[in-house]
Amino acid sequence: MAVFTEVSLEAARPLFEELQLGTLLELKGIQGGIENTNYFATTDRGEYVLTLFERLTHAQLPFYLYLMQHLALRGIPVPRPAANAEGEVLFTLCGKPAAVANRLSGKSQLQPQPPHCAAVGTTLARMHLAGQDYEREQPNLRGLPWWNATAPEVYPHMDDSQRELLQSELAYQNHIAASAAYQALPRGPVHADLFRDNVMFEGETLTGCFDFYFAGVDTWLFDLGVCINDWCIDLATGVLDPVRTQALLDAYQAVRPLEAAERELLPAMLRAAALRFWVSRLWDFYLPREASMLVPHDPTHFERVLRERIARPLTLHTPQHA
Ligand SMILES: Nc1ncnc2c1ncn2[C@@H]1O[C@H](COP(=O)(O)OP(=O)(O)OP(=O)(O)O)[C@@H](O)[C@H]1O
Ligand SMILES: N[C@@H](CCO)C(=O)O
Repeated sequence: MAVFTEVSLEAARPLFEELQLGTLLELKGIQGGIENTNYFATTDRGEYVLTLFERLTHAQLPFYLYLMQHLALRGIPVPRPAANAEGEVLFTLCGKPAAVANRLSGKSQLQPQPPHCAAVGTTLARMHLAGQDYEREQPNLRGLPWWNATAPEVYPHMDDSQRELLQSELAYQNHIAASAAYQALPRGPVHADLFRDNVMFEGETLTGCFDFYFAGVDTWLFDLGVCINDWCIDLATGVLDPVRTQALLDAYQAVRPLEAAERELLPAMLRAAALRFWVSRLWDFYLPREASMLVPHDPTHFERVLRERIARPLTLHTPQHA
């Protein structure tokens, strides 16, 4: 279910008028997602998505919404929040922060093949470059400081071998973060959660990336690690599929070749990306927020992925054009 707040046509109509999107004809609740209330909205002008934010506040949302607008204006396939005459993209509906964006076509590809991974690599690199001149600042709120703060909360729920793994990986990542090579990594606004269920395809054509609500400023390499760890693995074992991995990396590098420091640190960032989701899933699983609507994902998946990345670090092939 993904309609936590019921919205009537009458309540939503003035917003669509203010946004000059035409007369609202239909609202249909979207049965997916666990964070927000989403509706497909049909007007006499087109198809849109109305989102009521159930977790994020008015103060937190501009970074995400204006980032989507910034990327869309630069040709990246992301939903573009509709603006009113004053350029505002964030509104209040039924007492909740709300926004309207264009509806992306296509559907998620949950069993990606090499061409899908290549499309993700291309779009990710284009997104990184397009975000370079985005002016709003917000760190990745699920980055190293959050892992350090959250780990002690989940230690009591873990067995000895899991706790040892988490402790030693955090020590490793703190050591990496302090290194000159890490400090030299290029960075900017990153999606930070571009999993299979956050991308739309029509056949092998990528039609859109959405769910920017974990975006923040971090290294581009971390974002690449997040994508590889989801798009290029065997989900049952966490093992990297070499063909899909190469397809994603080659396509990324055809747009933006990795720098020497990035090539050196990719194995470490694949570990960081696995750690990030292991910690957040442990936290969601063992310390559910009060009245949370969140159905926790399986934390052991990312424990497996992390152990696998440590046991078999990725070795990069020299790209043809390097
Ligand atoms: N702009 C869009 N165009 C087409 N479909 C969309 C769009 N935005 C959201 N959707 C659909 O709505 C569903 C839920 O959206 P989303 O994933 O953002 O939900 P959420 O509850 O905000 O987040 P989460 O994925 O973390 O649960 C998506 O799976 C997708 O099918
Ligand atoms: N992609 C995250 C969920 C938050 O969007 C996960 O798989 O843990």
